[in-house]
Amino acid sequence: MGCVFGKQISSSGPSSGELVVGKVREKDGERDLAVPSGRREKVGTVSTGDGGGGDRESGVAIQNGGDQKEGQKDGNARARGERRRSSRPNPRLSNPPKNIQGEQVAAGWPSWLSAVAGEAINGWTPRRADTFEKIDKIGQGTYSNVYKARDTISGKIVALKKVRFDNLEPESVRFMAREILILRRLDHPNVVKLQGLVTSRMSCSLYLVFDYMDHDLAGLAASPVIKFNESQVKCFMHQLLSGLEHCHNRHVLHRDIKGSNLLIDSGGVLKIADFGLASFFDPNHKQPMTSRVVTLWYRPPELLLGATDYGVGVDLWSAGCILAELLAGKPIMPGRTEVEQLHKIFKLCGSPSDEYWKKSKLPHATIFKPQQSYRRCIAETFKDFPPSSLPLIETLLAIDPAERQTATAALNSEFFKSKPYACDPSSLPKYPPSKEMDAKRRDEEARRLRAAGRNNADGAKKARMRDRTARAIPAPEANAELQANIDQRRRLISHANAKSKSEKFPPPHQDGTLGFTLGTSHHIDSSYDPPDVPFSSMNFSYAKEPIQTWSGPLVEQQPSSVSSFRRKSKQSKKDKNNNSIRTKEKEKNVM
Ligand SMILES: Nc1ncnc2c1ncn2[C@@H]1O[C@H](COP(=O)(O)OP(=O)(O)OP(=O)(O)O)[C@@H](O)[C@H]1O
Repeated sequence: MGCVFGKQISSSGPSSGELVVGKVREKDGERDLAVPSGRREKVGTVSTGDGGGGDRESGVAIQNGGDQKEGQKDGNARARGERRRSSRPNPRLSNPPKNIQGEQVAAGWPSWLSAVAGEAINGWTPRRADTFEKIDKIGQGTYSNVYKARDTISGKIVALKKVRFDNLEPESVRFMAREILILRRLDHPNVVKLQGLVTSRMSCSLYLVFDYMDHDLAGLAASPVIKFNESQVKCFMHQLLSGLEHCHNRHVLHRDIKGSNLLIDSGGVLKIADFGLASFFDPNHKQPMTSRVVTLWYRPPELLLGATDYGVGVDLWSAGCILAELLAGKPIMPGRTEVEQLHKIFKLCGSPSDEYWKKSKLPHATIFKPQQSYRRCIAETFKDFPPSSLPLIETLLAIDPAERQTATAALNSEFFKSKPYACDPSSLPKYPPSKEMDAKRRDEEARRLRAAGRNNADGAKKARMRDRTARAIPAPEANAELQANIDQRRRLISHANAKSKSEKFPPPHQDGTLGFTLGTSHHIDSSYDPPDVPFSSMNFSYAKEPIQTWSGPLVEQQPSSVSSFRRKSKQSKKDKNNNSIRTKEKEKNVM
């Protein structure tokens, strides 16, 4: 995939205005011959294990400045970290001075990346794309395609998350920079580790290199043949909460905890992935953040009500939804719209007290405050759950975020101290590779077969009826079906367009062209039809439905009042047109 350079990269940062080479078309990942060989020689020679993303074996990430090394964390990097913490980091302000940019470009980084995301790549050298062999496309995200690939240097199987910046929009690059910065800050067995970055000086795309993970929790949970027992649920939850505890201790909010973002390797180790919506936060120095985060089914009430001042409670709410989901065998609050989501929350968790409404001063409180009040009924609804799980679910699904406590408190809860204990990850069954995408494929295939069956049956009948019905007026049933189809198509289109995120990146692309060895590439249909749950449905059979995706809806509707609220905000026109929830956060300092 080539790209055309020829525009000036505008940047609000100090190093804006750098001109890139005019009208050069180049294959993605093409080798950049201008990178000094001295830098290249460092490939694979520097040890890490440091949060800096280096990998001794694969040599994927190269420390040339060493600023992220464990031993130096108390030095420069820590100092930078402190600065970041004292005023929440803003990738816009993270550009290094011009001379550092020069060094970064000489080290092989494209100038558009260095200009906008200098801090994110600081101390690293890019890995060349032609040292990976693409094996298969394994995932498609909102703004990326993910490939299984072989590192031809180490022989390791890795996941390459390709982010494409079609117009090299600084805004998109900055958001990616934030994801990289956050990933570099984290270093925990239950958090996915950024092993390195692949790009070249002339490339307009970037690959993030991760260890390859066979499963995601959504895919496993949706498998018709897998049913988790209590100790397995504890095992997954313990790992999730441990990863979250680490993120929160490092002042990172994930803001999109859901099954498909919880990857599981062949040894049963769960890792929190996809930090595309994550943000640094400073509990002592609060700054407004966007409320347009977290996939709808896992979104806490305060965000639905427009909170911009929030904390770890948002991730804990999502974790509570996952816990109940694992025990129930299906998502517990599958809302289709924000209004419906909030209604489901109030029906299960009770509507907030008057005191809460007064205290919270949430922007959408007047719009969403229910006419009638609902009683909290978690214990009744989940009466078949293991008794020790209920207090934890009650805590995590507290309407008031302050009552959700912390990941550490959850890890110390009775749930993990009572028998049966969490099993060891290595003792989990060896599942066949399973991702949410596989569940979606199964779902699509089943739907296709059902449709084909219907068409065959209809075919003969239609032929007989053709003459007679040529002038017939459709029966009410036919009209209803037509309307249902139109609605269905609308939903599918919305799914394809809408994102479950509140920040915008370039759209996913069908990408069969890489600048390095190509393997098979599958077309992935990103459209997804959410389960059609009646508005009032809140009964749990706990019976696993054969086809169930667990990552929440990709469609979003706004109540008109909320839409107008958003119109007043400074979101980009493009996002509004897309009805994208992953909207750019253009409000200054609202990240
Ligand atoms: N390390 C990995 N190993 C295996 N598969 C992975 C890995 N990382 C991501 N994937 C797969 O690719 C999918 C998309 O990745 P990711 O969620 O990071 O991208 P995204 O563009 O942020 O997606 P989304 O819009 O869904 O948040 C994941 O759901 C997962 O199935």
